[in-house]
Amino acid sequence: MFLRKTCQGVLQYGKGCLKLQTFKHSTAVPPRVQNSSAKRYIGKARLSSVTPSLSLLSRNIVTTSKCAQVDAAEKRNVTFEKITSFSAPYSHLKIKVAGQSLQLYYVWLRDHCQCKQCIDQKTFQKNIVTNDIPLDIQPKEVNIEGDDLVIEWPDGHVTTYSLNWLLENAYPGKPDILQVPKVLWNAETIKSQSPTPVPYQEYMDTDGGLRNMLKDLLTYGFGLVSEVPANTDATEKVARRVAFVKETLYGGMWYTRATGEYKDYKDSSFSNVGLGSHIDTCYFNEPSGIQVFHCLQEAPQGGESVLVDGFHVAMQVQKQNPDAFDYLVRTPIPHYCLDDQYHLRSVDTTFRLDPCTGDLVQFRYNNYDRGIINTIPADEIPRFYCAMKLLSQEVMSPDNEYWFKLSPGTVIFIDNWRTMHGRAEFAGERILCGCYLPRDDWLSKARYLGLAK
Ligand SMILES: C[N+](C)(C)CCCC[C@H](N)C(=O)O
Ligand SMILES: O=C(O)CCC(=O)C(=O)O
Repeated sequence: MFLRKTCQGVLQYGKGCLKLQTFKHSTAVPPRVQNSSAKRYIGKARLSSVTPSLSLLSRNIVTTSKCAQVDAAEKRNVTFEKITSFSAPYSHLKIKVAGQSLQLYYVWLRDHCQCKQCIDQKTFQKNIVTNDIPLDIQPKEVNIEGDDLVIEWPDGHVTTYSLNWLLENAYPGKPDILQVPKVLWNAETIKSQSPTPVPYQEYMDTDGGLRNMLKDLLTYGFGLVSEVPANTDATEKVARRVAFVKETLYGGMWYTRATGEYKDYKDSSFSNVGLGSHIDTCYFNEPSGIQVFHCLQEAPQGGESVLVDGFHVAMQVQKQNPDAFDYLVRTPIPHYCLDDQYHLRSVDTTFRLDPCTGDLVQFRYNNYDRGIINTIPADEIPRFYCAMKLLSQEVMSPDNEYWFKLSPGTVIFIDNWRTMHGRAEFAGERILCGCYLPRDDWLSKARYLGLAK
């Protein structure tokens, strides 16, 4: 049971407006005693004795004389409420800023002091040892000063939190915030709204150019750079502008072609057959973040490329059959790759959701590289094939396929956690060069350029 509202005051949010002083525990309940009794009562419905808590009900609210001087323009209502819980050794205060209620636990507040002692100013790493903070830590004093919440801790350490910082950080469910909303697409919509190729020089020489390409990548799941010299070096430079090249069994920079030394990889991509839409490297525990392609030499016949928005497909599946979608969110599927001296394997779900927000963050689909379905109970087999059929129908539907021809000069970046790619069969020589980029690093670049937080 929580004994709440030990004190409550309504503050006008303005400079030095109102000062709330925390109550010092009465002699009846020293904090340690309170802590240990709290521990004893965890799991019980209520406290056996309310006597100690009654003495804690008396709190002082100290208003400063500046309260009357609140500038009308600065007025934002801040409701301030201090709560002490006796059923667990955690206490918190409640604050209402700009219409939003924040429940701020003291242990969290102490742990999140951003001052230059608590956060190393060179490395931005935490200096504070969280384990040193008593779970029942209580501030000596709490004030709202202008746009800041100022807390003095028992050891004299003072923390100043800006209310904006608290608004941004002190509530749960914050995902990796993309400043750029995703636009999901199908064959029809991608024609009217699609990435704008960024010219090579602008892309190489300006942050704005790089930013525009990354913005398209975040929005549509692919981005383009045009006017790139049709060679591997220029392609690598273009790729490295985003992130370092990920070395895999295929090397760093690679070629996809049906002839020559490269055909030795034991994979259908190193041939001239058509390839249905798929996500690459599903057999890695962390599939490659981006696939970069630059067609250095077009096939005399065929070899067109296709893209399918995996997130759009996911939404279609969810709309048609929410159970099938949920099943694919929680059903582990193996993928593998066998090559000379290689046996790669990973088991993971088709759709992966953000653990905070439940938003879709990753799609895996590669029927070529799928392993033996021995990861689910026998009686789920019909369900699995049913869900897979629904999904595959969407993946293969012409309504979702965006066909185009890659030609020398245009580099395409494909978000391999979202967008599937494939190609038509071709005849004659065709040379595709490219590489993989790691997801952490391309998202890091996007954050650095202000596209995500
Ligand atoms: C791109 N590159 C030609 C180097 C490799 C292609 C790998 C193809 C494989 N089946 C997969 O989907 O992962
Ligand atoms: O050749 C192409 O256009 C695509 C090849 C492919 O799908 C791959 O390398 O994964």
